[in-house]
Order: sequence, then structure tokens, then C-alpha cells
Amino acid sequence: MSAKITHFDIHDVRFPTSLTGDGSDAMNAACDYSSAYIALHTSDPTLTGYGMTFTIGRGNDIVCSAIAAVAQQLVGKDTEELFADMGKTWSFLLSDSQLRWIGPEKGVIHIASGAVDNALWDMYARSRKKPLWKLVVDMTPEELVRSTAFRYITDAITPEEALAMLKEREAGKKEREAKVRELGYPAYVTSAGWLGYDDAKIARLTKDAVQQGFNHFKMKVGQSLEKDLKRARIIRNIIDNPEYTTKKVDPKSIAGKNAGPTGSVFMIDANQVWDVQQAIDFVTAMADVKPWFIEEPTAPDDILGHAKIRKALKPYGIGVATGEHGHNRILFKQLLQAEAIDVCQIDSCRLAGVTEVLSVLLMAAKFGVPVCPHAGGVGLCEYVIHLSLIDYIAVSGSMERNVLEYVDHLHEHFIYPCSINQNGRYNVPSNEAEGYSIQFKESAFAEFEYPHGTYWAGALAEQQKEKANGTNGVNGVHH
Ligand SMILES: C[C@H](O)[C@@H](O)[C@@H](O)[C@H](O)C(=O)O
Ligand SMILES: [Mg+2]
Repeated sequence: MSAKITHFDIHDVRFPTSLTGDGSDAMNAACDYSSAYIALHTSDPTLTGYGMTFTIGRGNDIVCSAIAAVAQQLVGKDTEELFADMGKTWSFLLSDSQLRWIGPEKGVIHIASGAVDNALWDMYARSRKKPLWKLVVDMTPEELVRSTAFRYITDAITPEEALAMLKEREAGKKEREAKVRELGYPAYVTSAGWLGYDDAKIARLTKDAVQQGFNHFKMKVGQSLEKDLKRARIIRNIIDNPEYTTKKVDPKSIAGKNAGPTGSVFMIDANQVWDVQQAIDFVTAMADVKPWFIEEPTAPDDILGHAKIRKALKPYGIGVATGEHGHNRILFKQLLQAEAIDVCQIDSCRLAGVTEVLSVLLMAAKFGVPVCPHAGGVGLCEYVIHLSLIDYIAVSGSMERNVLEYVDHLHEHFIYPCSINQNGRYNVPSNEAEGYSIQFKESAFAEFEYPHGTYWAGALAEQQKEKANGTNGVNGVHH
């Protein structure tokens, strides 16, 4: 019997990562990794859907209000009717004209729609007792196409073309699923190279990451060329040293062409700090540390700017990656059409959920650009392994050119945390881990819900005391 959506709970959960510099970059010096989170309940007490979107602190409450506005539309709806056509469900969610006006399809309202769409997908997968990735790869090509948002992208890919592409991939799905279960999905590590870490910490974490089996390493840049070069050399000296490095990257891969003597690959990320020419000059000056790509060199909406940077860096063998602030499928369409990127970095909850992610996966596969999802945040690693598995098994059919971002933060707060195998690759979420892996443990709310969780209640009381004593700002509470 089908259930009806009855009500929802929303949680504003913030982790004080700014205190340790976790997640810091040239644009975002002090971020508190945060989750605007929803639990969608149904008339069936055993069926709930969980979803979230990511922010970096203040403003999480605003996103939570927007999530409530979007989710309200689902109350009273029949779950099986929603699941039967997830593309149509997505259009319905995004079509309230008054809410649409405050986008359209961008900013707070869009990421809120992402949290709600993801919660529905989570519920759908749970209702079928499958992990999300398995639900989607087991779909027929027709079902997958029906689950995708095609509005505004049919000049780049039509549903008919998508269907033909997916049908071509059908035959190899079983084999690819078995292969990735055995090997794991390729990963890269960012959390050794946050900008706020000192050189000694960067060196220590890079050595640890090498030991864990990683062979792709990303470092934050964009503050000072001198400091960035110094750090890049610290990292390169470790990852290029055969004493530390045992794992080799496939030399046939795109990244492999930029690999150092031990086969390790190095990437840099500027988080949008430069103008176009500045980006070209800065990255050219870093050419001898051989980055595979520069990520977010400039404003995320500047499609032609990215294309210009890409053209200028090509002779140096350096590519361009972007997407974590890619606010909708139309922006990705244009980045692909303008040949502006080498690597497509979708974000699981800046795009409006799985439905819109499928649109970008299909376009990227058609344009032959590898998808390496963004995961620097809380919950993002939990989400994106599902998306990369869908990409590999059902859509692009390839994982040889891909690496999925990994950051080693806050996984302990999830009921089904992601994990990395001894070869530095993501494990495939098991069949017991139903849904989209984003459900928090109750303890996360008890401690980190803002502002009444035990951590924040204590920190805010402390801040009040300091204010009264005239000693402000020592405890790192930015709220
Ligand atoms: C503020 C965040 O940690 C970002 O620095 C992070 O998402 C980053 O851009 C990344 O690529 O992981
Ligand atoms: Mg980034």
C-alpha cells in the first residue's frame, strides 16, 4: 500500500570546523561546515526520507526556512505517485511561481530544493530496500531518462539521445558493478591541503594520505604565490618520493600525463579568488609544480572566462576544473558547450538534487568530459560516492579518468558513513545501507544543532561571558 507524506522536521546543524582551519581556502578562511537537513515523514512509520544541503555556517537558518517552503508542497502527496516519475516530481517541486521568483533555479531556493529532492530520492531507495546508487543503476534506460530534468538542455542533449546512450551502456552494467565493488572507486584527498593548516601539518597529513594509499592530492592556493609554491614543493617532495609513495596512477589516464616520478598527481584549488588574467598569470607561475588542474580559478558563472583560462593553460599541460558553485544544469551545459572545462565537478546539493545531477551526468558523458564530484564539506562524501557509481555503472561507463574528492572530516556523525579501502579508493556502499547515506545520528543533533545543541549552547554562553568581561573573540564563535 502506498504511503502519503504527512509532515517534516528540519534541523540546522553546524560543526565548529573554523576552530581548526578544516575546510579553509583562499575565499573561505573560517568555515563552520553545516547541514540544512530535512526528514520527510510519511503515513508509514517505517518510511522516512532524509536529505540535506551544505552551507558553511551563518545563513544555514535561512536555507532551513527555504527548505520548509519547498517541502510544504509535498505534504499530502502519495509517495508511489511521486516515485513513478521523478522528473515530473522535480518539475512540480521547482514550479511554484512565487518561490521560483526568488531564484529562478539558483541561490538559496535552489539548494533548498536540492535538500528536498535528495530526501525524496532517499525515501524512494529506502522503499525499495536499496542504496540510492543501486536503485538508479537498476533502472531501465527509460526510467532513468524519465527521472532526469531536461528542461532548457535539449539543445545539448535530447531525451532520445540520452536513451540511446544509456541503452548502449546496458550490456556492460553488471560487469562494471562487479569491478567497482571489488576495486572501489578512485579517490583524491583534499583534507591534507587546507589553507589554514601550517606547513608541518600539511606535510604530516600528506604523508598519512600517501600511507592510506591515495595518489591524487589537492592543495588550496590563491593567497600568496610565494607561500603556495613553498607548500606545493613540500607536498610534491613527499608524493614524488618513492620512499613514501607506493601506489601508481594509471599512466594512460588524463591525470597520469601530469603525474610525477612516482605516479602521484597534484591539483590546486583557488576557490574563485582571481580575475581571469590574474588566474592565468598565477597558475602559469606554478607550472613547474605540474598541477593536473586548477579548480575554480575565477567567478563560477564566468563561462567564457573559464574557456579563456583553459586555452591559455593548455600549452602548460594544466587543465581547468569547476562546478562546486555551478548553480544549475544550464551553467554546466554552457561550460561544456564552450569547451571551458577539463573536469566537471558537480555538487550533490547545490544542483537541485539527484534529478538535476542526472542531467549533468548525461551531458558530461555526451561531451566526453569526466565528472569528479565536489565533496569538500559535511555529508558530501556520503552523497557523492552514490553519484559516481551511477556515473560509472550506468552513464559514462568509465572510471579510469575520474577521481572522487575525499575529505576526512565528520563522517562519524552519519549512520552509514562513507569509507576508503586500503588502496585509497571509496568502498561501494553496501546493500544494507539503504537510501542516500545522509541520515545523521541523533547525537549529531544533540551536540551540534544550532543554537541549542550542547556544543553551541556552551560556546554561545561562553561568548556572552567574554563580552561582559570585555575579552571578545577568543573562543572562535562567529555567530
Ligand atoms: C569551504 C570549503 O571547504 C571549500 O574549500 C571546499 O569545498 C573546496 O573548494 C573543495 O574543493 O573541496
Ligand atoms: Mg573546491
